[in-house]
Amino acid sequence: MLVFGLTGSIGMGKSTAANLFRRLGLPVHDADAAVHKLFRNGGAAVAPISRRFPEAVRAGAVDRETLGKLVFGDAAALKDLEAIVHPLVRRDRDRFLALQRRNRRKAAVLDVPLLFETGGETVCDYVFVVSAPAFLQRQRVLARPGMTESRLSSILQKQMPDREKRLRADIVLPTGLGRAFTTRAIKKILNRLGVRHA
Ligand SMILES: CC(C)(COP(=O)(O)OP(=O)(O)OC[C@H]1O[C@@H](n2cnc3c(N)ncnc32)[C@H](O)[C@@H]1O)[C@@H](O)C(=O)NCCC(=O)NCCS
Ligand SMILES: Nc1ncnc2c1ncn2[C@@H]1O[C@H](COP(=O)(O)OP(=O)(O)OP(=O)(O)O)[C@@H](O)[C@H]1O
Repeated sequence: MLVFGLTGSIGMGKSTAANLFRRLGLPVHDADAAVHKLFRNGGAAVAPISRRFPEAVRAGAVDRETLGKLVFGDAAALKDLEAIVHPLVRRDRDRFLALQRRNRRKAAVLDVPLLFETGGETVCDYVFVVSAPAFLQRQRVLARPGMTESRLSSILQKQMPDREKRLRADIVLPTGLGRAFTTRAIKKILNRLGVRHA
């Protein structure tokens, strides 16, 4: 089975590309959704987080806003949080991959915002990086409710630059030329790799 990694900076079109892969019939694992599940009532991250960050757990679930305030701006605290969350996300991902292998899938997609930062590319055969010109990225992100110039620049400062992601990519997926173009680019690669799709 081929494992595809899918990543990209904020607003570059990662979620859109993940949906295009889904529409083509490929199974997609969403790392962000996995974290949300881990933080919910009964989620596997709740107990270890309540030990390290007691004030961030309320009514049996992790309060993301409180946790964010505790870890963003405190490198040691963020490291502690990652040491709790990342192994649990990897476990969820590995279960997903095992299931797809059992189902004799030819390919599966891992949608991971921090793919390079967490070393996730090592389990991927090919890494796709979604990318668009910086002005489009800005336009897209600033159109979101509650987003400001200063929030955007602080997020961009924390992320690996788009240029570096593109340098590490096996395949750069353009998302600035319309959805139809991105779909065509994905289909072309899948066809070359012999992965049948819808
Ligand atoms: C601290 C948390 C609870 C804040 O949640 P919240 O919903 O308020 O913000 P959100 O998750 O949307 O993140 C806000 C911004 O910070 C960035 N960010 C999130 N985690 C990290 C991290 N570990 N390192 C660098 N940037 C990060 C995101 O990419 C995003 O741009 C959450 O981000 C978290 O649990 N992070 C640690 C786990 C992690 O590494 N997740 C990334 C996917 S595996
Ligand atoms: N392939 C594409 N073609 C045309 N427009 C696109 C494409 N991908 C994304 N967009 C536009 O960019 C916006 C942001 O895309 P999306 O939500 O997929 O980004 P993202 O990378 O998942 O963002 P984040 O990392 O912030 O969650 C979308 O609302 C859409 O309007």
